[in-house]
Amino acid sequence: MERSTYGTELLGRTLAGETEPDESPLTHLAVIPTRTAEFAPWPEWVHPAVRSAFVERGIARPWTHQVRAAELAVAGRHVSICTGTASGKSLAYQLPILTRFAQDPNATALYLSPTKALGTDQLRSVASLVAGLPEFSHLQPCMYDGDTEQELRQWARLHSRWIFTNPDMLHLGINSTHAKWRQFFARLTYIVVDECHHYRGVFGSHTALVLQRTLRLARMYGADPVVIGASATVANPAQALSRLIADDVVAVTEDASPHGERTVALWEPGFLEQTRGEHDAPVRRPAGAEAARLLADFVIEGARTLCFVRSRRGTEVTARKAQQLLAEAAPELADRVAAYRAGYLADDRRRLERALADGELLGVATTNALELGVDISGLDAVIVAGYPGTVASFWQQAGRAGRRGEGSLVVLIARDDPLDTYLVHHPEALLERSVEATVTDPHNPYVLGPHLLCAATEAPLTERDVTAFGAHDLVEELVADGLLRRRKAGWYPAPGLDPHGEIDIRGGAGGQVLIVDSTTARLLGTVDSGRAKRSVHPGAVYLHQGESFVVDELDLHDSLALAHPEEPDWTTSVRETSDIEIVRTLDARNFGPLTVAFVEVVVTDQVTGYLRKALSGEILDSVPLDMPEEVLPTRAVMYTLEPETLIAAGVAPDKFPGALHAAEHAAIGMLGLVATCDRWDIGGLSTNAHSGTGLPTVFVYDGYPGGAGFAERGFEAFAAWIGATADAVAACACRAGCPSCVQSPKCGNGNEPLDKEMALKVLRLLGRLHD
Ligand SMILES: Nc1ncnc2c1ncn2[C@@H]1O[C@H](COP(=O)(O)OP(=O)(O)OP(=O)(O)O)[C@@H](O)[C@H]1O
Repeated sequence: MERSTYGTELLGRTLAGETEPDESPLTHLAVIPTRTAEFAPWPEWVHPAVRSAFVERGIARPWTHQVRAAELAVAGRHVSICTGTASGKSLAYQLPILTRFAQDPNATALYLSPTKALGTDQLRSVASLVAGLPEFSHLQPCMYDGDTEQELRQWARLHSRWIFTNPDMLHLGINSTHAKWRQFFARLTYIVVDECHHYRGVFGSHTALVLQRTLRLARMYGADPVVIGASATVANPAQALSRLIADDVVAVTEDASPHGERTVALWEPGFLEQTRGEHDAPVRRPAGAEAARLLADFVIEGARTLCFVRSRRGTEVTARKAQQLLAEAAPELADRVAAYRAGYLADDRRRLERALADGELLGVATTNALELGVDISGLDAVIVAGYPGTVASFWQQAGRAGRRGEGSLVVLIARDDPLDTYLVHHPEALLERSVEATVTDPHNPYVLGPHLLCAATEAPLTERDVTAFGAHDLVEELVADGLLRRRKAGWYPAPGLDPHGEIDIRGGAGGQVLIVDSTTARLLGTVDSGRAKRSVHPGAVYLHQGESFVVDELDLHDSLALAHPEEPDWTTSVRETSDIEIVRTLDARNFGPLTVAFVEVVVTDQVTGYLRKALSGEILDSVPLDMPEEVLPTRAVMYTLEPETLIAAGVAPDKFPGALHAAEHAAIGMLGLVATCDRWDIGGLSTNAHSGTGLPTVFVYDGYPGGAGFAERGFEAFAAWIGATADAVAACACRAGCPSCVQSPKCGNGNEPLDKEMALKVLRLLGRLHD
């Protein structure tokens, strides 16, 4: 095949003879043209040893954006580099940092990444760059994360000048024991925050506060580090990093690296002929099965392919299915496909990365564990099985395709879900939309409060600290609760306070539940305790490295789920009841019979049982469960409508429940269009007459204590969000509602009642009234 138009040709071959033209799964095709490189000379200040290390790696000259970012950092400015995937962002931060190390043997630096795989990859690249060079013999770059052994931890603290870590460990293993790190803090020159766009929602807010605590400690020890942020896909990169570090930031966004032609295909699987889902809804071929088929096809064509699948379980299933297809069509290729995901041992991951990089593996089904930065170049095609939730993630995944200067193919396969369906039919909403603003709210008191306690135990809070954290009211509350004490010099922790372990940086409320194989006592994995009732309740199916288990017992008190190996041919989905209480209105807009509000709420949930479903989607039975109630104080976007207006719009009172419920589901599925979240981050509730409003009311709330900023975006962008939701429901080809429009995979009421036609009337009415 022609290398520059490789992507389009590969797609053509795959589609050839596959279906009748009018049944083509292809909904849109876009070609992103080639870009040529722009180079700059090596700046004068770059240490000769650093320059020659790069030149020896084959990097004759830097690209212009690399020099620009590096120069800003050297000049002492915090800088946020936002250029495409594989555009050499690493070199942009390595230049100033390595130069500094070569000049000052005592200088130290910190590298922060959201995933282990990326941290290890970057460490390896730095270590190999400086290996054997006398200028860097003191550097000893070192990983410092949860996997680092005790002896190595102490060694790293004393001898390493460049620590590679993650926000979790920075919080728990460095900030909390800062006195032991005194030398390191005192000489801290640079902090790299890689893949900035990843720090969003509650995780982003926690990371912001962890970083601000780190900067406070560094300043306390006399250092003033420069922060360099990097991301291929973040909206408003200066603001995104600035919110993380609470300081001014300059952005570098002109990308001068070259890339080949990239063909992007949007793909919607057809309906399955024999199968019907809940309430007899039509069912599309699952995105995972479609992805497995394409993966096998691409491998047969000799294309090195990465296939992104949303769930860990999905990666296993997709890889297995592709292997089966290859075993029939091209048996010699069957073992050149594998699965890759977080949760594998580090050695296994390394082996898979190497096998993919050197072509021994041709196809890999992966979770987003391979989305971030791991330098796997030389891929011909990327399959994205299910919209990954944000435009930013989509481009991260798409960006993995493309050997330097050569053509590549990206296929997005829509899942049976409103947002996916909408995007493959409205390509402009994906391909021409700028990436989402990262929503973080470091002022959320549920997040900020515990960090203030940590900061106070690290070093008493001064008036200036409290102002910097924007936390005067909260500090008073913590004093009133007896957690902080006011002294002349500032705020001190109450004696015995040990707050670090209480914080879960990843946003889960209250730690992890361990999942154990009861037949062998082997630890299979963990799940956030907040999600345990839904994902590892008795009877739930749990997949681990290709093996399937069924949960027998969930002990919430001891945070333990016991499971046994079993390969059932059904899946489960929970049923639950919910109630919502409005605590206070934060903001509201009135449009006559419609009121849209942003409110503080308390949601009370109870899992009452689960449905067992055959793999075809057919429901087998419903099993009751006895689970404790769960209470979530959070924030919601809410709307109320006058009943008369609904009736005048053609929605009869007996249709209210189905109309509102279906409108709520569709809107939840579409919130990801305006906020960086997916439907698993949010919840919803609709009611004919809510006790707090007395009116037909729909709530969409953040699934995190104190909120995560998603509902607030829904409130701000209400018209765009609801307009797109109405379009998505109207465009769906099904008759009475399906998972692509108004059904929800996480509905606690088994998707009952739902009325698609009436939901559309409600959504259109909202649009008209809001204008
Ligand atoms: N100026 C340059 N000239 C040629 N090749 C370069 C140059 N700078 C970097 N590279 C190469 O480009 C590849 C990608 O670089 P790197 O991994 O730093 O990109 P990145 O922008 O950090 O990627 P990601 O978005 O995946 O994090 C590497 O193999 C690197 O060696």
